[in-house]
Parts: sequence; structure tokens; C-alpha cells
Amino acid sequence: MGLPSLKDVIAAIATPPGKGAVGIVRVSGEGSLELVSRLWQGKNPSQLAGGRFTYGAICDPQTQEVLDQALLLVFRQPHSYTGQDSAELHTHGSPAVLRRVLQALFEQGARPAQPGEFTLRAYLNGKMDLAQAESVLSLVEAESDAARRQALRGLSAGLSQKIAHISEELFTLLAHIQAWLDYPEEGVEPAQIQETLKPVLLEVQHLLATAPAGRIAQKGARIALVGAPNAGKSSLLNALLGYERAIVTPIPGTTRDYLEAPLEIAGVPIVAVDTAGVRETEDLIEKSGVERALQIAQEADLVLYLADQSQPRPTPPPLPWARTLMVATKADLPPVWTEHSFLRVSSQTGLGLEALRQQIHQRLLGEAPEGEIWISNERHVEALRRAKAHLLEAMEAPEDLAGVSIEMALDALAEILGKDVSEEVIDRVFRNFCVGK
Ligand SMILES: Nc1nc2c(c(=O)[nH]1)N(C=O)[C@@H](CNc1ccc(C(=O)N[C@@H](CCC(=O)O)C(=O)O)cc1)CN2
Ligand SMILES: Nc1nc2c(ncn2[C@@H]2O[C@H](COP(=O)(O)OP(=O)(O)OP(=O)(O)O)[C@@H](O)[C@H]2O)c(=O)[nH]1
Ligand SMILES: [Mg+2]
Repeated sequence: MGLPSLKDVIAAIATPPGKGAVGIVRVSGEGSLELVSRLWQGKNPSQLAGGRFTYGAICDPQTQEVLDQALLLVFRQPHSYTGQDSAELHTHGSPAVLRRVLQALFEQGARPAQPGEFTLRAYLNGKMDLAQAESVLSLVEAESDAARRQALRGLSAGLSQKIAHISEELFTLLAHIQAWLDYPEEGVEPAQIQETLKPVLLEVQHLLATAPAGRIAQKGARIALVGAPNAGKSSLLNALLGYERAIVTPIPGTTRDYLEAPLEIAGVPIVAVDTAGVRETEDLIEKSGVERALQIAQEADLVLYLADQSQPRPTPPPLPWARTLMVATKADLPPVWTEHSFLRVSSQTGLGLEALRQQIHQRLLGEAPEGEIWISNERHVEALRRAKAHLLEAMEAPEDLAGVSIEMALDALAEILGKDVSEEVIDRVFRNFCVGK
């Protein structure tokens, strides 16, 4: 295995498959401008200023056939995305054109780029750290505004700066401990290990606490609507969606199987799951619907437990209460019971719906402060957990041993930025990229 060579000229189509207004072929590597110039009719790419477009034609050097009229964008190392000489051919966005252009580049000696290889080069050439490269991938995959915001923050080195700051404090402490151990007679004050580590540990814990919100901003959340038959689950689903997705009738037991519908709340993509009303039943179909409902509630990121406040209060089913929002439905009808912990909502009049949306947003993302970096990457979570464990060790350890734990914490933090990581780690990160990125 091993990482691909940095030396080759690599080429790939950077735009998505299919027809588009414009298609882009990316080329990067030492000699890439010279290679492209053999296909280019127009100003000589080797003499173009970096970061500038020029208009011309792409020609097959073997047949002299014009493949397309195009724009050529040139970058000169180190001032490019990859840090190497690079070029982009902006053609008409036709698969037939793009295929031929790529073919001609291969015939001139370029090789197909592997998934993420342009960004891999950017990382290996020091244009970005590993956490930023991962943000590139997150940004490309972002399907919601919340995800886009988070990824962009990571790409702008938000996390990298935080990690660098924490690491600096640890390096300073380490140096102090070393000095104190090495020159005990020089009057070096003993390091205040616990006092120094406490705020650092808090920062790490703070970052870790953003992980659930970060994951939800990135991937979205599943919300289960659960409650007794006729509680108004399907009606609430429809009200949240703004259209009649689920069947609503006055007959208890209308919804028998679960039903999923996508919606967005405050920029977070959500899958709302309407479920069968939970009750004791001998009906085999309904029974498995009820079992499913309870299962879905256990697996959901958030549960809405619905209870009809115009009817005697039902006995609640077993639910993950820490992740459950309690909703009193049919608030337009006179209440038989009231309870402060329940949010009153009417699907019929829309009363309380906005408050419910806010509560949902708050419960899903509330712990993580807006405007700050949120951890959304499992690799980062895992490394931060290790750093935290080593910091806790260091706080317990005698002075002469604390340094070892601090060093291990530093190693874990460095992994996030991709310093001294194995090829396997790098390979695992870039494997998920698309070709051309
Ligand atoms: N056509 C096109 N659009 C694109 C990209 C691209 O590569 N090509 N990008 C890629 O994914 C993103 C933009 N990111 C980029 C980041 C750095 C450089 C770059 O050339 N940086 C140099 C020079 C900067 C300068 O001229 O001031 C550098 O950092 O030294 C280019 C694009 C989004 N849009
Ligand atoms: N007045 C009033 N009636 C409501 C409201 N929400 C639901 N209903 C009525 O309550 C009945 C049951 O509503 P559904 O939404 O089907 O209830 P459900 O919880 O999905 O019921 P199952 O699928 O049987 O478990 C229907 O007749 C609805 O019209 C509300 O906000 N106000
Ligand atoms: Mg229903």
C-alpha cells in the first residue's frame, strides 16, 4: 500500500457526473503546466500568471482535433490549493467533452487522481492540517445550513487553533516540570500541575461536550413522536411538515406502522418518525407496531411524548426520559389536566408550534454555544477522549510521572491535526473523499 506519490501529475474531473453548464478538469503536480500546454491552443500556460484565467481551445495533440473551447486557470506552486503547479480546464459541462479531455491528459502522461488526492497533497504540502482536510470533506457533504457552517468553521482552522492553544499550555507546563526535575537546586518553583491542568481539562471537556450537537448539525437528527392512540401524533407530524403526510382519523389505532418524513428545524435536517399509538392490544399487527414505536423511541435523538390534555391523563410508556420532550396536545380544547413540564400545543390552531420548534432546536443543539467550533468527527472525539484521560492521569500522578501523561495527551491532540500520524490514519481519512477533491 503506502500513500500515492506526490511527484506524478494527477488529473480528474472535479465537477459531478452528468451534464452541467460548465465542467472542470483538475490537473496538479510538477510539470502539470507543461503537460497542459501540449493540449492548449492559446496563450502559453507556462507563461501565465498564477490565479488567472485565459480563453482558448483544448486540442487532442495526437489528432489535432479541437475537443472544446475552454477557459484555463493556472496556479503556480506554492500558491495553489495543492501547493503544487496546478491547472484547471473549464469546459462546457458535457460528459463527452470531459471524458475526451481527461483521456488526452492521460495520454500526455498524467495519471488518474485517487479519491481526495488533491486535498491529500494540500495536507502533505502543509497547506492545511488533517482536521481542515476533514472539514473540506464535511463541507462537500454538507446538506444543511448548520452542517455548512460547522464545516466552514473547521476549514477556517477553528478547531486547529483551539487544539494548538491547548497544546501550547501543555508544552509550557511540560517545560516547567522538566526544569524543576532537572535543576532542583536552581530554585525553580515546583510546577502548579493541578492548577494549570484544570482549565486545560475544562477546555477539552468543553470541546467534547459539543460532540452530540456537532454530530446532529452534520448528520441531522431523528425525532420520534410517541404516545397513546389518538394522542394527536399524526396530526402533529402533519402540522410540523405543513402538509398532510400521515392519515388522521378519530379512530384510535389509525397509525399501525411507523412513518418517516424529512423536515428542517433551524437549519438542522430532521427525520420525524410518526409511530403507532402505544396501548395493550391483542391485535398482532398493532402489537408489533407498538413494539416498533418503543424501539424507535429508544433509538431516536429526541422523543416527543404526546398526551391529550382534553382526556384523562394516560399512563406513560417506558421512554428514554432524558431525551424526551413532553407535549400536551389539543390545547384548543378545554384541559382535563395541566402539568408545567408539558408544552401545550394544538395542531389544529397552530398554538405552541413555534415554541415546540424552539424547544426541539434547544434540546438538539442547546448544549453547544452558537458561533463556536463543534466537534463532529468521530476521529476527533476519540482523540480528545484519550487526551482527557491522560490529563486526568497527570492530575493524579506525582510530579516526576505527570510529564509522561502530559506527553501522551499532547500526542493525542497532535493526531487531530495530523502530526506524526500513520499512513493508515491518513488513508482512512481520504478514502471517503470523492475523486477530484
Ligand atoms: N475552480 C475552483 N473553485 C474552487 C476550488 C478550486 O480548487 N477550484 N476550491 C478548492 O477546493 C475551493 C476554493 N479553495 C481554494 C483554496 C486555495 C486556493 C489557492 O490557490 N491558494 C493559494 C493561492 C491563494 C492566492 O492566490 O491568494 C495559496 O493558498 O497559496 C484555491 C482555491 C472552492 N472553489
Ligand atoms: N381539537 C383538536 N383535535 C385534534 C388535534 N390534534 C389531533 N386531533 C384529533 O384527534 C384525533 C386523533 O388524531 P391523530 O393525529 O390521528 O392521532 P394519533 O396519535 O396519530 O392516533 P393513532 O395513529 O391512532 O395512534 C383526530 O380526530 C384528530 O383530528 C388538535 O390539536 N385539536
Ligand atoms: Mg397516527
